[in-house]
Amino acid sequence: MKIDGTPFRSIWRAGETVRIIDQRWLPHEVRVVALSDRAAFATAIRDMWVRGAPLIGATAAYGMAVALRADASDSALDDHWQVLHATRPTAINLRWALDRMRAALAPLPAADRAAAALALADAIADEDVELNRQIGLHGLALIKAIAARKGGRVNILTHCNAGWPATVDWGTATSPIYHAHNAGIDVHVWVDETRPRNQGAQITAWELNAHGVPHSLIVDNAGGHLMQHGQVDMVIVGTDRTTANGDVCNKIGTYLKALAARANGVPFYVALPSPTIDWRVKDGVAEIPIEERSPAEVTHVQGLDPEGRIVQVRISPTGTGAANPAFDVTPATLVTGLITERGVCAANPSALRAMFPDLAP
Ligand SMILES: CSC[C@H]1O[C@H](OP(=O)(O)O)[C@H](O)[C@@H]1O
Repeated sequence: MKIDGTPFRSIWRAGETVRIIDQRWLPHEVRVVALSDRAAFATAIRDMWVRGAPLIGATAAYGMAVALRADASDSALDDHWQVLHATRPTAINLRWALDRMRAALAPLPAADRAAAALALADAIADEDVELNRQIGLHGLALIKAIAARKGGRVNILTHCNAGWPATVDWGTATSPIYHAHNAGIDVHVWVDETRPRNQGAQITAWELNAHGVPHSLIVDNAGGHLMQHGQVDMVIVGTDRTTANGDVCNKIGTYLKALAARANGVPFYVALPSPTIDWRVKDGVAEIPIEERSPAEVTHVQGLDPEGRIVQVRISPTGTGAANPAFDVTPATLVTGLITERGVCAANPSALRAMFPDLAP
C-alpha cells in the first residue's frame, strides 16, 4: 500500500539486499532497515520488527535465503530452519514457509541453494500479495451485501493489526476494507487499540489513515458496548493459525470479541490465506502453542514524549508482575465464516476440505 503516496511493501529486495519496515517505531517513524544475516532476520521476527503471520513467513523465507549464502550445507540447511523456527511459536506461516523452503532446497546441490532460495522467497512474497488481494475481493462481496441491506455506512470492527504491514501487502482483514473503500462504499472501521503492544492504535490506525479510510480508535473493552448499541455491522479479524476444524488463533482479546459478537448477533469473520491453515491441528484450544511475551509489554507502554521522542513509560507499580499471553483461540462455533483467497467458507472441517481439497490431508 502507499505511504505518503509512495507504494510500499512491508518487505522487499533491493538487489541482493532485503529491506523491511521496522514496525516497532510506527506510527511515529517509518524506519527502513536492511537485514544482512541470519541473526538479523531472527531478531527481526523475535523482537517484532516485523510481525503478522504472513509477513513472518515471508521474512523467514528471505532469512533462509540470506543464511544459505554463508553456509548452504545439508547440516546448515537444517540449522537455519531450527534457528528461524525458534523465533516465535504461534503463527503457523513461519513453519509453513521454512518447510516449503527446505523441501525445495534440500534436493539441490549446495552451490545452487542460495540463488534458488532467493527466487523462492520472492515467489512466496509475491504469492502473499495476490492471496490477500483475492481475500479482499471475496470480503468485498460481504461488505457490499451489508451496505445494500442497511443502505448506509458499514461499521466494521477489527482487532490488532491484520493490515498490509502484517503481510507483504493488502493485509488480510483490511483487504476487504480497502476494496470496499476503493469501490466507493461508505465503510468506517472501529480500530481496537489492542493492548499490550497496541498494534491497532499504532499500525492499523496509521495504515487506514494513510489510505483515507474513515476509522475510530477504541479501547479494547468498548467493542461489546458498541455491538449492544447496533454500532457494529460486522467484525473482521486476521489469524495466526487456523485449525482443520476452523478454530481461530489470533491476538489476545479476539475470543472476547467473538463472544460479544455472538451475544449481539453480529457476524464474526476471519480473513486468512491458506498458508495460515494448520491441517495437522484440530483442537485449537488444546493444541496451538500460545506465545508468552515479556511482562514489560504489559507494565510499560510506548509513545511520544512532549519533545517528540519515542519512549517507554511504566504504567504499573514497580513491584507488580504481569502475565502476557499474546494470543487466544476462538472456537469455530463462534466464527461466521472464513474469508479465504478461494472464497468464504464455513468454519468446519468439511467446508475447509471442500474449499481446499488439494491441501487438506
Ligand atoms: C494477518 S496475520 C495478523 C495477526 O498477527 C498479529 O500478531 P502479532 O502482531 O503478534 O504478529 C495479530 O494476531 C494479527 O491478527
